[in-house]
Amino acid sequence: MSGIERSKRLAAFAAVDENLLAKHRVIGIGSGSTVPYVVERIFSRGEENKDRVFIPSGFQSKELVVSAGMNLGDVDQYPIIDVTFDGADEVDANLNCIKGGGACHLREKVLAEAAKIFILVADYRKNVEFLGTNFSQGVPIEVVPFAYAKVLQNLRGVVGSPTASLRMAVKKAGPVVSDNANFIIDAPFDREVMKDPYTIMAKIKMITGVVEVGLFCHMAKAAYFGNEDGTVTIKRRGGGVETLQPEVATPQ
Ligand SMILES: O=C(CO)[C@H](O)[C@H](O)COP(=O)(O)O
Repeated sequence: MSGIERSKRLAAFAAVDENLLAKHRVIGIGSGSTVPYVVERIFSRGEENKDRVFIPSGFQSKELVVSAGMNLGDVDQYPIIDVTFDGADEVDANLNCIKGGGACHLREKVLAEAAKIFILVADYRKNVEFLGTNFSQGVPIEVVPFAYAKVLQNLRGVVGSPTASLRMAVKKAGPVVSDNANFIIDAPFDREVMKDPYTIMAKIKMITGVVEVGLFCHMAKAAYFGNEDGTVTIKRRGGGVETLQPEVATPQ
């Protein structure tokens, strides 16, 4: 297992250990490459899971839940979630984050908003002071296909992202299509703009045709970052930061 994978796994294990309580029944599962470790740790709770239902944020996390043999549910059955675990593309000092690198941020935000507790898990590269530091491809924006060209024009001309672009698929001709059959625009903004993510999020959200913006502001209770040295840094709502040496067996 590579150092990065080890860091992701450390973060996920520590986050589950601290935040998944025996009384929790409805669990939101986000998307990305860190979330499988969340599911791995939850799965290890065994019998405790038989009274739980897991709400996935998309195709990938649904497959994770199904292949672990855990109970699958949907947010329309369970609009109140006890705790949601999810990855992030970057998390700032105030626990605001960029999400949507995997084009899942609409459903992820629904699961985050439905949750009493929203927890982020990531490797050390995602732990930044200001958003956009390492994740420079821009803010992911899910848009209705009919409106994409107009939204691009609004972003480039009015909102201040001259290089905003439609995300293109890699092993398919044409654009990335989300689990909701929408397109994704990536919109980079200046560093100063990204220092106030709530303001730019609200501006983008007002554009007609935008379905959801991959900026999650004031939502997370805590973010767990696995570090290269085997420790986990925890940033908590309110500004607390601590580093712990987890007692979980560190995978090699
Ligand atoms: O927002 C997401 C998908 O839309 C992911 O949570 C985000 O991209 C982080 O993924 P990873 O854990 O692979 O770094």
